Amino acid sequence: MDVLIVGAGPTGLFAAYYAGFRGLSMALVDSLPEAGGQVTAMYPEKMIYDVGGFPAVRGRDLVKGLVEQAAPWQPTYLLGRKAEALRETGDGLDVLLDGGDVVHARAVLVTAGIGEFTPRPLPAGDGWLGRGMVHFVPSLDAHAGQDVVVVGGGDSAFDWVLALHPVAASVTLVHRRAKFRAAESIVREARGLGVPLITDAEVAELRADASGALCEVVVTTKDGPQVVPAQTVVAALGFTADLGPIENWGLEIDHRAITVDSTMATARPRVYAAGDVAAYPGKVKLIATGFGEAATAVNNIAVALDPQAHLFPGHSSNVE
Ligand SMILES: Cc1cc2nc3c(=O)[nH]c(=O)nc-3n(C[C@H](O)[C@H](O)[C@H](O)COP(=O)(O)OP(=O)(O)OC[C@H]3O[C@@H](n4cnc5c(N)ncnc54)[C@H](O)[C@@H]3O)c2cc1C
Repeated sequence: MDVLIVGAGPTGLFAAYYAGFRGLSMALVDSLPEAGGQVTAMYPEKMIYDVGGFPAVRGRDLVKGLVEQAAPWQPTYLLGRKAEALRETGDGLDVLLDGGDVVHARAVLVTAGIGEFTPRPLPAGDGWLGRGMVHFVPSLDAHAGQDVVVVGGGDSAFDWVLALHPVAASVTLVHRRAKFRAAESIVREARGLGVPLITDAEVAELRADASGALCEVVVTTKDGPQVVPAQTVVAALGFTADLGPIENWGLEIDHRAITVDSTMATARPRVYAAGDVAAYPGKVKLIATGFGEAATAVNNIAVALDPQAHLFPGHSSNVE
């Protein structure tokens, strides 16, 4: 394989398109089970207003478009896999994944954003992940007609509440404090829809029916325990992000980002970085910036792998 892209956020996804456009084979590895990086993890239902060509685009739709744009080049997705270590070989690099697999590539593009995301756990949900409890809602339709309990008080929790409200039979929000971190406007919108907001409360237990499927949630409140029907619990308690193993890859790290030059090259041969994880003077961490950096990185990788190749890719509008 020509390029291994570490991180399937917006930058990595666009880099996959660009690698294909340059005739390079590619794979993307991401520790999350879904592509889309911060957009998918933190704000899939929010509208984004500063991506060129889209006056307004929902986060989820932007990611869908990026996946579709890369699809003709048939990228290999290694989702739910973490890139642990990097070592040079005679003809490129080996990236070691958790679980022991090794991926060999002629070049590596690190698009790891603010690092690997780990959802903050819901203690009562221990053992329920994938059995009714989720951290993401990749398909709203999957919850049509269900009773859903969303746990959390931030923007993402309320985004899920508002997105699920039209499709679910019921949506209830449980938050352990009286005050919400979420923007006042979305809290007001949820109240306006009559969504029960149970505050000063904790999810104490998830309960299964006779078939073993999640059927209800026990919530402890100041007034005593309350049982809420639920076939799905969305644990939206936020994420921790950590550059983790990448900090030990022998790259130059500056404030939890990787120093690059104007070609997006790092301190190690054939290792490039782009997007939020790439650092240089004047850097602005935005999706639009990541797209431009992905194009710069991949075009420079194309030349690094084939010195006869042109740096300028030609115009995509000239390609059939
Ligand atoms: C609430 C919120 C709202 C935002 N709104 C906007 C906006 O309106 N406009 C805008 O331009 N930007 C916005 N941003 C910023 C924008 O989301 C980021 O700039 C963008 O996501 C960066 O993309 P990226 O692909 O570089 O990194 P990320 O989106 O962070 O993706 C990096 C991916 O790398 C993966 N990864 C990291 N380390 C490893 C590893 N070792 N192994 C495997 N996988 C790994 C992570 O799991 C992640 O999926 C917002 C951010 C937040 C949090």
